[in-house]
Amino acid sequence: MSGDHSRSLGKGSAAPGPVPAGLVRLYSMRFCPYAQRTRLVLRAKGISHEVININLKNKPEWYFEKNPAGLVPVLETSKGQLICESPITCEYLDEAFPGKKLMPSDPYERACQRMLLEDFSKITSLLFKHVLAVKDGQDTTALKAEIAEKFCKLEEVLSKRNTVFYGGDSVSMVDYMIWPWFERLEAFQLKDSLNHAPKLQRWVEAMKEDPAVKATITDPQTFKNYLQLYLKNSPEACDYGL
Ligand SMILES: N[C@@H](CCC(=O)N[C@@H](CSCC(=O)c1ccc([N+](=O)[O-])cc1)C(=O)NCC(=O)O)C(=O)O
Repeated sequence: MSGDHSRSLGKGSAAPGPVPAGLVRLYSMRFCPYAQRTRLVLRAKGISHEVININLKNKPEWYFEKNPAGLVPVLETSKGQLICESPITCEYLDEAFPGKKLMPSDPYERACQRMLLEDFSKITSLLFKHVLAVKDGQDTTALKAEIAEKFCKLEEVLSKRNTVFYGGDSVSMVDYMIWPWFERLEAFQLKDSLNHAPKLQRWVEAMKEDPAVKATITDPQTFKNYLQLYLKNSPEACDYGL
């Protein structure tokens, strides 16, 4: 029943038992960009884990004991510890598990990653606003211009650093934190907004070569089909394609 591509648990399902020793459990949803952050870090660090997908349009009663806000992602450890909020789950994994550190060791570099992520959270709301505007058949010209301008700011960060990735010449935490939204640009009908950001385009191509990105990528058509169901509040959305 567990796995990245397992069917989601909904209302009336039995609560899963304790997390087996040696594993960490992720409560997720196959198409959630926030949960994808955690899945990217689990993969990148090679952490033994299980995934339980939650039907976000028909949530199990027991899920509110894992997270009173009812959101994914949530991590659960074999000690029964619960961790929510995607950047916090990712930093927890980076600190609690051995292997490649995804956060830089230099305090200023860590601060830079967190500042970029804070800025990026304003972009994610614009992207969702665009999704809703397209659904409602509104004119999105101004919103598109605003998004393209934000991407130009992200382009400048790469220009100033003169590196392929946001933390240097290899993938680090902040790249994984922002990637899920770039993967969805085509499904969001926003691919053109990268037209004036060649370094950001190069970053997208470089990210597509990363093994953790390859392992968690969803093709645009599948995501579009999911999104249509999600926007209709369909209880089938989370299990689309299974
Ligand atoms: N700060 C939190 C936010 C987590 C969050 O909001 N999760 C959504 C799941 S994501 C919903 C989703 O599938 C979606 C689809 C499309 C787009 N988009 O078009 O941009 C964005 C998200 C959720 O659980 N939601 C459950 C609920 O709201 O009850 C964190 O960082 O962990």
